[in-house]
Amino acid sequence: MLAANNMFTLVYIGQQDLHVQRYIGINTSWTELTGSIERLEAGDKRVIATHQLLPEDNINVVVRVRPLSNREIKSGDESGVQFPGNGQIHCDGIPNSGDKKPKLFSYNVVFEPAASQEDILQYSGVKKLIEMAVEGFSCTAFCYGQTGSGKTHTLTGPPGLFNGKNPYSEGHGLVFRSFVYLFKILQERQDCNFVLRASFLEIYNEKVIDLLNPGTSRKPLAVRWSKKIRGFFVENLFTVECEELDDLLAVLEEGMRNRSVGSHNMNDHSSRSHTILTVHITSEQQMENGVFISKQGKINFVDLAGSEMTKKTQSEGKTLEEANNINKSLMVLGYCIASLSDGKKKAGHIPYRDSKLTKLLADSLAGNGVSLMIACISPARSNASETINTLRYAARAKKIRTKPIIVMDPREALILSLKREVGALQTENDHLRVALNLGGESPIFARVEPKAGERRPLPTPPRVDLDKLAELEGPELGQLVRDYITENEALRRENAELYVTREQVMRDQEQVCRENERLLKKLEDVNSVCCRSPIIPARPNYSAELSSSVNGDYVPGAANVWTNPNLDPNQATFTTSKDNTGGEVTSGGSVRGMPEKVLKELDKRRIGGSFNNILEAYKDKSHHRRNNSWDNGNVANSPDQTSSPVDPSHNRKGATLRRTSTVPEERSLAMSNFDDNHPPLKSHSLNDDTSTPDSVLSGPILEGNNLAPGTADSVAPTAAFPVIASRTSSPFTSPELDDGIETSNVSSRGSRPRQEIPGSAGTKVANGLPAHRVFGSLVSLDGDDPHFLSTSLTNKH
Ligand SMILES: Nc1ncnc2c1ncn2[C@@H]1O[C@H](COP(=O)(O)OP(=O)(O)OP(=O)(O)O)[C@@H](O)[C@H]1O
Repeated sequence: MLAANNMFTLVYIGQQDLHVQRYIGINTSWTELTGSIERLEAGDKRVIATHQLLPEDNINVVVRVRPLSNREIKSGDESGVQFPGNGQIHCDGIPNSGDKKPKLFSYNVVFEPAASQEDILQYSGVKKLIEMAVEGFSCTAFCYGQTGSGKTHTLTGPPGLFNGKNPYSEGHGLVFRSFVYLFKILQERQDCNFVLRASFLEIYNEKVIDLLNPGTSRKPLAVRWSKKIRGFFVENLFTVECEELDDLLAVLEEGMRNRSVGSHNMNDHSSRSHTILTVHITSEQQMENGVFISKQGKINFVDLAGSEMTKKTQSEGKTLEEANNINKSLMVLGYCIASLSDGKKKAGHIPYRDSKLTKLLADSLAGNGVSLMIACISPARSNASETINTLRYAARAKKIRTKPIIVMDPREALILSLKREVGALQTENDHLRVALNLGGESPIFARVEPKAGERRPLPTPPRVDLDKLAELEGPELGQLVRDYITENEALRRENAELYVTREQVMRDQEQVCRENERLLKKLEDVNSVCCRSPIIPARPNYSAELSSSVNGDYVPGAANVWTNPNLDPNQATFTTSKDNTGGEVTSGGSVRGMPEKVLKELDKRRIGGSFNNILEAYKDKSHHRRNNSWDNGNVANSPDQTSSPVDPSHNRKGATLRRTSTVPEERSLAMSNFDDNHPPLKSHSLNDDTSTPDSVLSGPILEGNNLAPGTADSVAPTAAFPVIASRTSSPFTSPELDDGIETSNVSSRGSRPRQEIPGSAGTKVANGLPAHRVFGSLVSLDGDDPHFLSTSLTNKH
């Protein structure tokens, strides 16, 4: 048989003993988790309670139905409630009224009249509440119901219990049993230090009376709003520190002795006030990082005075005044519950301030607390109206959701959260610094990131021995908090600055990328012309590039010396030409007046050097033809020359290098890299039958160092340009070579794809330097080249 301890524990009750099993039912449906609690009594099994598991985050509502009282039995009253099971209760209609329709309600647990005081402790969920209070939550268990329905009996036991000699009577209610359970838990928790303090008050005729220190005049205490805790509190309420269970029990006993009790027609020992017994549980635990954390949980036991039909109770005078105040405050509580349970009204005004009771229960009802409502009802038909009202009240309360939080010392919580935040900010800032430093030698990055010595020092709070944190006085603790706040603010500022810097760097990069795109497009246009033209510049005009790149203007008329592209590279003659600036350009040599490094770079990027020549060829083909000197006239006369520049039927394996390198070392370097990864490319030969100008032109353009100045590919790759591997077909590569060539995007912002030799990025080529193949070029990424490239780009802008 199945029983429940709230939502967390299922209990299988055998004939004699209980076997408790933890509920971990993620895969178990709710319907499976309903059942009944039965007990063997006098040879018969009796159902004590039925239950169903409801969502955890709502107020947990259980119903306790007391047995018919002697008075009711004597008057011939009968039970008007039935228990269909699964936490349901069926209530007959109200006799002698228009509402005779029976009602069915569902709750977490319904305790039938046979349930004992211990059953309420075990299965109502109060144990979980106590555990949560120990963990630092604000918890509340409150009993609600009409007068004489058994609220006080459920919470504290039958009248006169505390006058008896047996302190451990069977009749003890939930409070007593909860205290015993609480001390059991505390004894098991060796990792924490606990301090318990208890207070006990009553709200009698809208006045708060301290039940532990009522004084002879029973002077009422003020209920005030605290900004600090953002809640109401009772000013000057007496709290007693309780080191032992007996201290807590003494508080209970003392409060019960002092509370207002009256007598009326329905209850000889009727509570004439609402009482709130609170146990504050302060725990102190050492965390992993050495910091001591103190949490302040509490558990309230609220015994509400019963709603009364004064006609029935025949209250008069003082009792009538009490009844009116009780009903009034219960009505406000009812409004609050109704508003809180209504999703639409919840965001609106909740009338907590309309009664002292709701002010003090505000947190338990809808704040950050965890609550358990025990609705007490009488089974008598004569009480059907009140019973249905109570059940409706409870059904509404069931819909209320709270947001439980652990209450911590605000200063310690602040220190802890600031420490966490400082750590997170420091990590983030370090990360940003590292990210920005990646381009440390680039002028862009150099501009945004101050050098190590220039970094602003951050104010650091003094080191504190965490073990002694608890011993710190208020002002010292305050100072520590201020120090952390200052550091935190400084880190935030630095963080914001770094973000601004990063944004700036990203903008710059974007600009560079856009410019690269533009130049690349231009290069593509030129190359497409070049593909259709038999005119291949054998020797680049560096000065044209130079003048173009320096002044941004193209200077036409430069002397172009052309050679047969099919010429064996070994036979390629070194030619000398005059550049636009009059500098003499010799293959492998230098232009007078140009720095060696620049020339070396230009030499590598021959297509860039020939850029303007090709452009010129595009503009005026005949002009170029006039300036070309072909070694092989047959080639020039090839019929294919004027037809389609790309022959799809051309055997590309046979189609070798489209342009010859005039720098043997470079060529061999390029080839050596290809040889590692691809089928060897055949050297072109003038005697090769398949070699026509067109066939040469339709071959891969990979060998010609076709790097345009200022293209995206000429920028040294940095971590700021994530390389995303992709296989993009390029007009500059033959299919065979595509197989072995990885195409990478230069940046995630949609820049041109860059072709790389497999393994070139981050790997070493023969000369030990990492290499990137860029549009058929090998760009050595040694220490100087990237800087030269990026600098020239930056200077352009
Ligand atoms: N479950 C129960 N088993 C046996 N007796 C009960 C039970 N519940 C209540 N009683 C008895 O019924 C009587 C009324 O109970 P109690 O005083 O607790 O009601 P109450 O709801 O607190 O009323 P009031 O609101 O007037 O204070 C008491 O004598 C109590 O012992």
